[in-house]
Parts: sequence; structure tokens; C-alpha cells
Amino acid sequence: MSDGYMWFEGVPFPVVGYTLEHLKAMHNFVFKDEDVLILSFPKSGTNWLIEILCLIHSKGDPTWIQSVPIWERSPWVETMNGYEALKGREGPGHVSSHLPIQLFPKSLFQSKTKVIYLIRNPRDTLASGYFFWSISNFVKKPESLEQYFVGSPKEMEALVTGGRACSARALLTEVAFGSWLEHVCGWMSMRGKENFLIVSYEELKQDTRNMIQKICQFLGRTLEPEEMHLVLKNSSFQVMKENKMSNYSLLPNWLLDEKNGSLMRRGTTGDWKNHFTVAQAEVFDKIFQEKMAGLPRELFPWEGC
Ligand SMILES: Nc1ncnc2c1ncn2[C@@H]1O[C@H](COP(=O)(O)OS(=O)(=O)O)[C@@H](OP(=O)(O)O)[C@H]1O
Repeated sequence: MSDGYMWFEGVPFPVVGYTLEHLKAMHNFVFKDEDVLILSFPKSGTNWLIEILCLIHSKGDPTWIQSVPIWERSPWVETMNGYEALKGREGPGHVSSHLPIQLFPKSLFQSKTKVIYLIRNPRDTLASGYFFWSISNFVKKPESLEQYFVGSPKEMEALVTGGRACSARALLTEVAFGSWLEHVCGWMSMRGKENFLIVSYEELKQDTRNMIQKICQFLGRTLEPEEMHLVLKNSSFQVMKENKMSNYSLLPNWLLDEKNGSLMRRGTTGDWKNHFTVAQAEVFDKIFQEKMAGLPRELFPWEGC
């Protein structure tokens, strides 16, 4: 724990809300075929997707999202409280997770649980994470964007001159839940299965209605035009930002310093450009191209834009 993380099976976890005991026990969690699982690397827009799914479930009626905290509507299977809530739940429901595939409860792979994997430009994920972890006490606060990005100025220099791409923290190696690259590559092995849908933050942002329709189709749900209107309205950035059941303002101040930021920070694509130096952007490109060469470009709609 001395480095600000709780390590489990080689993966760093936040130090609040997680214990080794329940992470071990969670391995035997049994998924129901009718569950809907929302999976993502942290800071990919997960809470937005959860809100959308809750609203699809209620056909746009905001009563549920305005009266129950988001982490109770779709508990995180890896957190202590989330796991306890899910264990005691009788019927099926929404489940959320940031876990990499190798730590996931094995029952998922024998079930027909519908899985939605949310992916986001890792540059925006990195910027979002940097600002979020800076105002939270879940993990060690990053010293600077560069330190969060690559570990140290020395490491950065080595990367710029073409050296140690693989050892870099770039692309989020030693941050909560481990490496973005490994997370994405791991879960992409489920690609093509009929119970596995990939949604990108960028497409969700660009054409929210169309993506909600795609999600409904995947879930076997339909929305009347007025219901769709309500889902769109109630899951919008502004409405979510003001909903205390969804914006994390229910968390105590010692855990999340709301005076200096919020989970609902910008809600845009491409904000990384306001924070990366040219050298950082080049290093990121290089590593991204090298590591993701084996996966089809269409999985990364933000690339080349
Ligand atoms: N409704 C809506 N529309 C657009 N964007 C939204 C929305 N809700 C959350 N967000 C943005 O998602 C980012 C937080 O990601 P996560 O929810 O995955 O965070 S967490 O890892 O679960 O803590 C964080 O991104 P950044 O703004 O770039 O920091 C949030 O602003």
C-alpha cells in the first residue's frame, strides 16, 4: 500500500473501498443470464453509460436516477459494498466493473449475461484520470501530468529518444486497475460474441441517439420517441452534473474534494489536446501504434481524427 495502491494479482487497486479478502471471494460471484454488465477502463464515461442504461430500463422516467445513488443502481462487483449488494440481490440487474479480464469472475464466461464494453480515447482517459485522482483520496495523487503519464522526466526523455517504450507508464500502466492497453486487449478477446457489445465514448458523444438505439437493440428493448427524448435529456452532461445521485457529490469531502473538481469535469472529446505537450503526444502516438497494431482500426474511432 506504500505506493498509494492496494495490489492484487499484479494489478493496482484504489486503497478505499477494496480489500484483498473480498477481491478473492468475488472470483466466485455468479452472474445471471439476465444481468447487464457495464465494463470499462476507469474514466471512460462509465457513469454516463450506467445512467443511460438505467433510463432505458425506466423508459426515460427519471424517478429512479433521482432517488437512488448510481453505485446502488449498478453496483461495482469489485468494490466491497458493491459485491455485498450484488451477492444479496435476488433478481437480475445492472452490474459495473473496471476489472481487467484476467481477474473477472469466471461465471461470466459461461453465462449469457449481456456485456457492454465502453472504450474511450486513452489520451482523454489519461487526462480525465489525472484530474480526478488529483482531487480524490482513493489512490496516491499524481504529482504532475508527466509523472502520471510516464513516471518521471527521465523516463520521458528515454521515450522521446526512442528507447524504452515498453517500460513506460504511458498508456496507463501503473494507475488504478493497471494498464489501459492490457485492459482493452484482454476484453477485446470477447469481440464477436453475440452477448458482447463495444461502445465508444466518441460515438456516444457524436450521435447519442443512434448509439442508444444500438444499445436498445442489443438489449432487446424498444423506446417510443418520447421515451427516447427523456433518456437523452436525463442522461445529458448538464442534467447528470446537477443530479446528486449521479455526480458523486454524495461522497464525503475527505474522499473527493469537490471544491477543486468533479467527476463531471468536461464531458468532451479531445480535451487531452489542452494538456499534453507535443513531446507527450508524440510518445503516446508511438506507443499506441506499436501496441495496438494487432487490433482493427475501427475499434478506435478517435484515431486519425
Ligand atoms: N453525461 C455525460 N456526458 C459526457 N461525458 C460524461 C457524462 N457523464 C460523465 N462523463 C464523463 O466521463 C468521465 C468519467 O468517466 P467514468 O464515469 O468512467 O469515471 S469512473 O472511472 O467510473 O470514476 C468524465 O470525463 P472528463 O470530463 O473528460 O473528465 C466525465 O465528465
